Amino acid sequence: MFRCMLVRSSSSAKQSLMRRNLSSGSVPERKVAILGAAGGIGQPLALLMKLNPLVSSLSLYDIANTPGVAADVGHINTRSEVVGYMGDDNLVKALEGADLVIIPAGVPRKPGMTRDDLFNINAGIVKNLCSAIAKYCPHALVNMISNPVNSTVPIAAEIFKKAGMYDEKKLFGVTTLDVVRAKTFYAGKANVPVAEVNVPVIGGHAGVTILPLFSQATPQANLSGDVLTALTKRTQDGGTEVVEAKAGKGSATLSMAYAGALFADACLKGLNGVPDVVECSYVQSTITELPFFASKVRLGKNGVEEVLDLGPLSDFEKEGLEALKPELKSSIEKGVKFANQ
Ligand SMILES: NC(=O)C1=CN([C@@H]2O[C@H](COP(=O)(O)OP(=O)(O)OC[C@H]3O[C@@H](n4cnc5c(N)ncnc54)[C@H](O)[C@@H]3O)[C@@H](O)[C@H]2O)C=CC1
Ligand SMILES: O=C([O-])CC(=O)C(=O)O
Repeated sequence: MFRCMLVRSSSSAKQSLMRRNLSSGSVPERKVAILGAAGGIGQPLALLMKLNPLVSSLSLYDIANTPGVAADVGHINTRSEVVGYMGDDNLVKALEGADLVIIPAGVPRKPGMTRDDLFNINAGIVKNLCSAIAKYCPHALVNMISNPVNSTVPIAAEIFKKAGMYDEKKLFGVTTLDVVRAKTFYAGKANVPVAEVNVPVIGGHAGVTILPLFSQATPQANLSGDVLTALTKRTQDGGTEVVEAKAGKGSATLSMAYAGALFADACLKGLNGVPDVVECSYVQSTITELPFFASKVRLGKNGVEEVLDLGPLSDFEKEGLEALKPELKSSIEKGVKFANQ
């Protein structure tokens, strides 16, 4: 049994309201909840969200160790009030009033495992957390990080449908790390400043289902077919590269926290009405025959405003697109089946 644990970074609600009003001007109040906040991703993600001026309330939930993380992050002199919650009984408080829920809860890979090998443990964790979201903050945007994303997003959708509150515009699989990697690897080969690089990544978030579209990369560089093939493979295997380098001590956490913070920031900007916020994400989609697919998405006040077309693909990318469909389809079906059994 977990004891109720709650750590507040301020002594009184009145003081914190005054501080927020003073520091934030007319920026809307936004509560962001991180579920799995004491983990390898959760902690640096909590730090990065504490640095985000769009956040007024940061709610950190985990089954263990959240009081320490909340006390630590809460001392940082930025806008948001930080509260740490631990244990099932406190999930309601962690979620109530949330505008955005980020989920990095669950086990990471070890060398030799695929993301799908995490399904047996993580599917149940995601199912329980999404049932709570359906009850306590049904209008929140949900950013799903827990793997296997190709299945956990369909699980979340099914749980939300059963609860009668599913809004496909509000559910996102976070694939930003694939984009971050594609940009980094491409900039290295194209010898262009990485800050100027853009590369869409489509499909899903596991192995060959990750398909970077280097033919649409900007700035364009005249890279050979062999180099593009190698860049594609490195992007697809980026997660495994980190898992192997960490040699049993987990998977990507720091780069994922960065990517998760970027995507959350884009979601908050969309909610706040900033125009033309476009990021790649794994969402409910009709742009292929698959019900969930990652592509460029325009974010708005209600979440997904528009799922953008794939645009022109090279022959190599067209082949990659066809090749990824069977695996992605079966991962989606596995998630749907699990949620409905
Ligand atoms: N979408 C993506 O691009 C990426 C996804 N991931 C995935 O993110 C997940 C988390 O990875 P790490 O942070 O490295 O793992 P971790 O093991 O360091 O942290 C996971 C945290 O989740 C917590 N947790 C477990 N059950 C929970 C529950 N029911 N409610 C709340 N919290 C719970 C644990 O106590 C732990 O603190 C993994 O599934 C991993 O595969 C990792 C990297 C990239
Ligand atoms: O590879 C893993 O298991 C974690 C992950 O999703 C990534 O780093 O892209």
